[in-house]
Amino acid sequence: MHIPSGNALDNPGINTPSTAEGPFAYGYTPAVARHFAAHPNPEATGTGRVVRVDRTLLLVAVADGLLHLPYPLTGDQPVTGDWVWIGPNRAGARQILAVLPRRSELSRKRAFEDSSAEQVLAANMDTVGVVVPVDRPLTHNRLERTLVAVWDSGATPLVIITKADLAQVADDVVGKVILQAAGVDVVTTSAGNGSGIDELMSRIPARGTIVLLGPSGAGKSTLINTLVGREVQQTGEVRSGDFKGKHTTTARELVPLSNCTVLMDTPGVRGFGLFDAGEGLGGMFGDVEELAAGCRFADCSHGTEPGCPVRDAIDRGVLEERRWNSYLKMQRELAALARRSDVAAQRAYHREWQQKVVSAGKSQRSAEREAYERGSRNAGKGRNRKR
Ligand SMILES: Nc1nc2c(ncn2[C@@H]2O[C@H](COP(=O)(O)OP(=O)(O)OP(=O)(O)O)[C@@H](O)[C@H]2O)c(=O)[nH]1
Ligand SMILES: [Zn+2]
Repeated sequence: MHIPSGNALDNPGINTPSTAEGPFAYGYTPAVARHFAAHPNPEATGTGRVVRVDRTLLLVAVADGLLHLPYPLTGDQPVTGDWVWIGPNRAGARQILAVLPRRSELSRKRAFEDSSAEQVLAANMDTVGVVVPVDRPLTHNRLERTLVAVWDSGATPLVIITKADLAQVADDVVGKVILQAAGVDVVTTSAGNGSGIDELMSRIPARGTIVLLGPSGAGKSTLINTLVGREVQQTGEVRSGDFKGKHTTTARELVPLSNCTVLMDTPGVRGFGLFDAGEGLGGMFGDVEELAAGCRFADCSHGTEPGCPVRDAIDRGVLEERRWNSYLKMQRELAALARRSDVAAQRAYHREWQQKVVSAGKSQRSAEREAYERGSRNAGKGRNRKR
């Protein structure tokens, strides 16, 4: 696939050192090239990726290195991870002409403010590492909610357990996380003894971009330092200029790692809130939706209605009460968000909502089905009901 001629990347020379700092070090793939080709810009002379967002300037990786460029005067404002068309301004200096449509987007919708406007924090990440430390009790809803939001962002979640060297608690937490992650890959790591780091690297798709999310103290910075430190050790390379500050995480930025993946270091992303998780909700709770679809009454409250499959599953212990409650809670929050959004957003939301069963996570449903069948067998043996 070719990018339109006249672009700096027409003759990329992947193996030449001069492009090592260009987009190729920052996740440029044939798929990205196709994406550029699908959104041509007649004035463009090159392409780039936004590596860092400062207050007045953007740091952009272009074919011949890293450039500081001003924000575009019109159109979408770029965020870290954006792919952009570059072309000359009237004075002949390079400028950002356009931002490519994003394949994924990490955004914060401020649920408790009047506005339901989104603040986009980062774009075009492939994997979102949801960091769960073993050294504190699991807050169930947080993991589920975060996974829902990640699915909805367009990226693939990967649960990263940290501090696994704290052995006295690790096994317990790991088991619980795997259960709650419901089909999402889980990798167990320790920056302390280095275990799991290679496996983590291998879970990121080739030339993929990964970002880490997690509560304060979860071990994100330590993990990032391990990943980045390993890169520096392996290549023995000391970067200069714009990379001076890469260990002090003061700005969101992209850091190329040794295996051609890209780490999106986003210290600004802290309490990752709940976003428009319509589709994501289906992904995480498809089994619940499926059960509810079998209710005899369309407006079933899943309380005392006769033969309610949801209630039945809860009673059999097939559907955890806690999980059911977090599903209800999430539904309420989404409904509240949707009310605040404009009409177009509401329509989109309802469309997604209708599709949710279709898009539900299969592995989770089959696991649930298995448990359900087990439960049925056990119920036949006179197992006590909770309710
Ligand atoms: N035992 C052990 N401790 C760890 C490990 N990784 C991180 N820690 C410790 O956990 C604490 C928090 O780690 P950070 O990396 O600062 O956590 P963070 O997620 O970046 O925290 P914020 O910057 O507040 O968001 C530090 O005291 C680390 O030394 C690990 O693999 N094993
Ligand atoms: Zn019901």
